[in-house]
Amino acid sequence: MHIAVLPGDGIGPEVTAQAVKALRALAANGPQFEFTQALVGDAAYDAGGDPLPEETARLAERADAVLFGAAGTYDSDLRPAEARGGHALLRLRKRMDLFANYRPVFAFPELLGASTLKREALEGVDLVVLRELTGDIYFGQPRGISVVDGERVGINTMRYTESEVRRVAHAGFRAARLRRRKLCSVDKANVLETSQLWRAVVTEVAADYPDVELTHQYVDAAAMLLVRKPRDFDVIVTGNIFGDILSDAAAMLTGSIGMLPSASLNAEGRGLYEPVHGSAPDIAGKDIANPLASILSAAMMLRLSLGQGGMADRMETAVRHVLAEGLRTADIMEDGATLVGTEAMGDAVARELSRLATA
Ligand SMILES: NC(=O)c1ccc[n+]([C@@H]2O[C@H](COP(=O)([O-])OP(=O)(O)OC[C@H]3O[C@@H](n4cnc5c(N)ncnc54)[C@H](O)[C@@H]3O)[C@@H](O)[C@H]2O)c1
Ligand SMILES: CC(C)[C@H](C(=O)O)[C@@H](O)C(=O)O
Ligand SMILES: [Mg+2]
Repeated sequence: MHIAVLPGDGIGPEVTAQAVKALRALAANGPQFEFTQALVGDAAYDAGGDPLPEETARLAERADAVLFGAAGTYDSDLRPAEARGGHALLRLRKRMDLFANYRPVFAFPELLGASTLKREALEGVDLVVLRELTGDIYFGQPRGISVVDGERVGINTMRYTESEVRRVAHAGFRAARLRRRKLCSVDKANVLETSQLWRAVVTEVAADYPDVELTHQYVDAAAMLLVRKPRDFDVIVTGNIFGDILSDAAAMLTGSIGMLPSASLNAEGRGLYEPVHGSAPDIAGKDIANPLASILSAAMMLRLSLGQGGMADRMETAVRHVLAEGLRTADIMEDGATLVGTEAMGDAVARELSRLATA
């Protein structure tokens, strides 16, 4: 099984190395993985002037799955999109047509005390944000910064086609069928035409899934409800920009953005797996980043792209055992726990995987 490893920038290489370590620990007792690493993001831009070199894109397309770290560091200047690290990720998603981005939000019982929210509200939280990933204001034309009437104007275009909405709606209903059969579609149909179309198409698709309960929420209310009654959600299907924002907010139900994995799939089931967080330049190079989002993304990769559900289960069990032992990176630290760094957390998961294999 050939895995393309694109560590990228900031903490990307630090956390990805721990996921690769965990995969290697698993492979000691099972099928072998072949890893090929390539540059992406600012690292690639600095090396060769393109944040997504053709060689990297081809490797990603050829591999059985892609393990991605993070791309981009603080983009505070007005560099054009083509020169921005984060844009490499958008190009890769578009090129591979990775339209369905699953972001599971699972509150590990071991971590309920690490959240800033009340334990009672979080117990049993288990939802998925399904974010459409190749349309919306991220890709709509026209876009750019130009001078109009003597002042600069920034323009982006929110755009969705019926077929784009339809395919992600089907993915949402199918995901709900495998879970608690509840789908909440999130839009801003009181204001936006893209959302009016979104709501109409999702409602049409619902006719094929009479066994799934469909509800609709406006995105502002959904943000509030995610914090107030997170247990009410099962699968949330939403557009690219709303999903980006809601999933970072939902991350805090788990204790930290450092806990949230993701899978981005195309119609053929090919996938890119990455933590939801970014390159975190503020903590890069300090061995303090939480690698569990990356490790849990590798578990999703095993299950969804590599046909290794058993290995995925073991990886997730190893994470739970390590948390139950009381090991914590700084972002999920709580009283009485043992503070460990990025490397040590990765070592602990790998050690636990070796133990589970021989138990
Ligand atoms: N998928 C990606 O490649 C991706 C995702 C998000 C942001 N980015 C890029 O990353 C850069 C930084 O963005 P940002 O600061 O808004 O978001 P970020 O997710 O990188 O960081 C936000 C905050 O969360 C913390 N954090 C993030 N991951 C963590 C982890 N694993 N462990 C502990 N703490 C963690 C950071 O220290 C920071 O305080 C930007 O260039 C952005 O475009 C890339
Ligand atoms: C880096 C950025 C382009 C990206 C996005 O907005 O999609 C990130 O925030 C994410 O959530 O994957
Ligand atoms: Mg984001």
